[in-house]
Amino acid sequence: MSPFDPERYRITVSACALEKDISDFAGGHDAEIGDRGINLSGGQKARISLARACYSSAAVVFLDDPLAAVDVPTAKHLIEHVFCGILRGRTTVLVTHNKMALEVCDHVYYMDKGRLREDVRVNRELPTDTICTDQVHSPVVEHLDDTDNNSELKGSNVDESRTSTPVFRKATGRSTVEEDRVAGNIQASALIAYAKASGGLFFVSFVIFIFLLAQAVRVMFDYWLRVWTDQRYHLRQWMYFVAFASFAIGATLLALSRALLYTVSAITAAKNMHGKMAHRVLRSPQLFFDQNVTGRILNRFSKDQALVDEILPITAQQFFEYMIASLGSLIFVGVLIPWFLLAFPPFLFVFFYLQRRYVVVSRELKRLEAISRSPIYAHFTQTLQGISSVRAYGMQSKMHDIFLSFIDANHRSYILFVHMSRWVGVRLDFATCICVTLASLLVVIMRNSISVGLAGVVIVQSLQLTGFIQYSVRQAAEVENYFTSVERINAYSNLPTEAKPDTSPGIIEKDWPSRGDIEFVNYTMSYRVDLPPILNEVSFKINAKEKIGILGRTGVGKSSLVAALFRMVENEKCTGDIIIDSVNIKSIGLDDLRKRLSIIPQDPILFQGSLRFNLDPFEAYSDVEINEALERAHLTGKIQSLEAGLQSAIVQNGENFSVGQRQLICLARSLLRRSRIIVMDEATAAVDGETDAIIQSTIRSSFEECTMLTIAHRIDTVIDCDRVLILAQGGRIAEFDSPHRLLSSNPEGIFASMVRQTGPAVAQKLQKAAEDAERKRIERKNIAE
Ligand SMILES: Nc1ncnc2c1ncn2[C@@H]1O[C@H](COP(=O)(O)OP(=O)(O)OP(=O)(O)O)[C@@H](O)[C@H]1O
Repeated sequence: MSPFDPERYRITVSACALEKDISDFAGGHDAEIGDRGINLSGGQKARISLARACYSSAAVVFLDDPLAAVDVPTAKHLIEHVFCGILRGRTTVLVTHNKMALEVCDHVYYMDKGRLREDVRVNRELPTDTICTDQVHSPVVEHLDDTDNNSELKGSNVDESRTSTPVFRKATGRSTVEEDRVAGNIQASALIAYAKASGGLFFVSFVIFIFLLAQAVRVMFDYWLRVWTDQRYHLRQWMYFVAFASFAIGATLLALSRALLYTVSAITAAKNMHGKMAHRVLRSPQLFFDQNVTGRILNRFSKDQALVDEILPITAQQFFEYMIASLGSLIFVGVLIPWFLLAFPPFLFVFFYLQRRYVVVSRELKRLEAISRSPIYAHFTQTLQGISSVRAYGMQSKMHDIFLSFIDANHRSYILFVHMSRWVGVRLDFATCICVTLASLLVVIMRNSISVGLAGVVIVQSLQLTGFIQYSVRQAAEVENYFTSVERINAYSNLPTEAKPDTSPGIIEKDWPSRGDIEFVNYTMSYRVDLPPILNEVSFKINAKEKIGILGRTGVGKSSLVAALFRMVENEKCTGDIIIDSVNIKSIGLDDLRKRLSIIPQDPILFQGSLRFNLDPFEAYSDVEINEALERAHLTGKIQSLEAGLQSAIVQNGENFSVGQRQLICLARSLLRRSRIIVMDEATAAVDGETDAIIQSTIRSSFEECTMLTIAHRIDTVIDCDRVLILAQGGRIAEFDSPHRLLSSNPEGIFASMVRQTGPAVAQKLQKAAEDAERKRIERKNIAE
């Protein structure tokens, strides 16, 4: 791999219009972008991927629609500085729906039903509304910052303050936090939580009692055999037999009950702990996922949970059994040869001393081992998710090396843990040997004063007892080690949650929101309390049934506005109110709020399962209704081509469908739900312009009675909206009016300039469309009045 080249990096960042974004990130160039770029906007993700391709020295570059997620001015910047600039001289294959980009291509191929139509020059054969004109090499786009001027490829002067070699700041801009780690003794709270999860303190005490009782009966069984053999109580034979049989049956039944109760309590504990952890994690606020990578969460749900499911109960059971067996053995020996017990306290002391020395270190090593396991899971998951990029950039060996370094880090604590086990094992064995040797010596010394039988019992018991005690001491230490997993699960079971899911009675009607008007009142939002606000004292009102287009430069906060509507981010720096149908959404339970709004997100999410399950997970609609929704989302052709139709399998993340198709499936899902408020976050960004136009008209008619918020980068997607809201840098609303009024009364405004930048032909079409839409709106209003 070639070494880092600061100059090449600077040029790439500038060409991909990332300087402004990076300067806004808390850690600048060192900012953590989070798991799968969770802290980035869609456009930022797209441009960072593009920058990666540009920075690489590959002679051939394949780009899969990098312009879909960016606004018009940014797209123009990328075309000018990336395709006509930094990538000039390299073979570039660009897949795009953006016709502006085609102007700068040497060859244009049109894909139709899986076939490549031969080179079609843009102006001749492509559908008519192409906007690739003389604008591609137009002067600087005014809404981009001054980075537009600094294309080194044009040889222009470079603004030093902006484009100097990036300074990498260490330890700043971290969005993830260190994994929580406790030190010292196992927390009492974890012990109590485990006991409670096992069925409650009373149940646990009862199980322990059964353990003791089973052992007592077992001891009595052994004792009675001896009594019977000696005929100690001068009873009749059948009485000895009945008592013996009772002890045998009692011991068997109690052993069975003990096993059953223990298994039930262990399974209940594992199930309850998992359930509580899953519940808390699922209800955790967005911040938790920003601060914790998926691998870390997976680690608790897999390895820690597996230890609590299987290893801990088995180890604890062995500990209980051996401890109680030691106790029983001690009592047995105490009754037979009381003086033998005198030899034990020093050995017990040695055993426990060694155990305490061992456990202090082994417990911490176990905690370290658990924490160092998380990066392995995280790296593995991320590598699999980005496997195509890893392969495309030939990063397999680098990723493999990183993986091995995480394994090494994990094994450092693991190997020490194994060494510690050997350390304590050798010493315990040694102590046991001394104990047995001393007992045997004692027997030899006292050979004239004790019977042969008793001598045998002393040797056998000393062997057995020391074995039991040694094993129970070791298992006690292991139980404590494994309890670190209980501690970790318990920590996740007590995570802070989002606001409550249900609404108090009487706050909203059953059909809320029945009108669909929305009002933001001085609303300010920050993703974290240590970050600057993304939305700044935003106030605006949307009337019921209005169709609102939301525009703004990539990364300006459009999706954040939607996140606010769904109460996805809430902290002390989120202030102000959002009112829907006269109800402040703060007073509504989150489940109620989110269930009643619909969103077609920027990253269309599909789940593994059938297509039908993805459209109708609660099986609330008939096949006819589903097919109708699919038809309106223009998916019928695709579904008909699938052998299994609605039952066709969708693989993880919906990867067997294109991004555009996934967006359309999400659209069909919303069409089925018929919510009063619908949000479309660049919902059709990945489909071609013609399909988008058809879908938009379908949406307009299907959602006529709904309030719709449409975030889009294509102006033609929102040109017939009732009003467009322009978000500007700093989280402010720059413009908010009907497209026609914005174009006619504010020709120097941002919206008008965005329209202008699409080129004269398209701008004219857009102006006409805005005018037509305005006229129809007035006509509709007049008819209504
Ligand atoms: N979870 C997060 N934590 C911290 N910052 C975030 C988080 N999500 C987004 N941001 C930041 O908030 C800003 C606004 O992001 P948002 O997704 O709202 O932008 P957008 O206008 O929708 O952009 P795009 O058009 O590219 O999708 C961006 O600078 C982004 O880096």
